[in-house]
Amino acid sequence: VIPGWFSEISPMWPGEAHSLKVEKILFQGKSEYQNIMIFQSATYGKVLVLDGVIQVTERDECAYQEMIAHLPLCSIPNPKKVLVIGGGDGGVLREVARHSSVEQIDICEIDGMVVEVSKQFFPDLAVGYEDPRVNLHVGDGVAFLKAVPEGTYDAVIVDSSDPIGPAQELFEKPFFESVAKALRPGGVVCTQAESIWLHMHIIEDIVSNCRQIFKGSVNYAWTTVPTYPSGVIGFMLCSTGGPAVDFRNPVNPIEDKDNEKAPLKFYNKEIHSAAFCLPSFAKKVIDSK
Ligand SMILES: NCCCCCc1nc2ccccc2[nH]1
Repeated sequence: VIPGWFSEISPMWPGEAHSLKVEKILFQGKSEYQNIMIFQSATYGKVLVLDGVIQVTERDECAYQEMIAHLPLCSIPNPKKVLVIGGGDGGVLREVARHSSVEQIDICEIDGMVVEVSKQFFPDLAVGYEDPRVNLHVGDGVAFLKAVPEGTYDAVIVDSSDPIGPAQELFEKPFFESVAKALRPGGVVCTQAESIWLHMHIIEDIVSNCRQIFKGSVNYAWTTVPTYPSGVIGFMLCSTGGPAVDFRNPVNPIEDKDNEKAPLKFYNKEIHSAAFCLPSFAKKVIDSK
């Protein structure tokens, strides 16, 4: 361990560890579910760490939050009811709220302490909770979805941490089946889907499950997030049967009027389409499942 530096060491990415220079530790605690640490980094702003894994940094969160929210919501004509599973920091809510067609935003986050520390230390993310359309449920997303009436949502966003820890079940087949049931025909889901450099086997299993469960389209997209392992992270974009969804051609562009508050820093329609272009080693696996 180098004094003054945080290294993200994990069995999920053996033999490598991204490091950030630490200026000051701002919070350390243990919730019912995980260890929570927040530090002021020298060059990436404040950083949220759960069980030793970097979740959010102020400098690059825009890439992840904007992509996980706008890839699904810009792909369907008129999203009204949206469900976020995870996302306790509030950043995804801030992005979903840009869509004026949205009338209801439900969020189910398992760890109430994550919500509290985000409101205290990440006001620019937790601002998402201030939108009157937001309903916060603190609890297990698996149980929440089981209780949702069939066909309730236009979009579900699964903003989870990694499959080791509280989010493990959010990567398994039964959960994807419950998401499909909760979506209306032509509804869409977007999930955090790890790195093509590190987790091709996890991605292979997720794609295989999604192709069995979602009768519309199943696509993998990816983007650059410098502080996530390997510097990239991906998303599964799936649609249920019914009205076709072409994720590669956004039908519902973010309007400038939606950006009056704070302009988008990362997402645009070219980046949207480009996100679905994959290197051959990934394409071979994903297109063959
Ligand atoms: N190793 C990649 C981790 C990606 C983490 C994404 C993420 N980080 C979160 C923090 C709090 C709540 C939901 C979150 N979703």
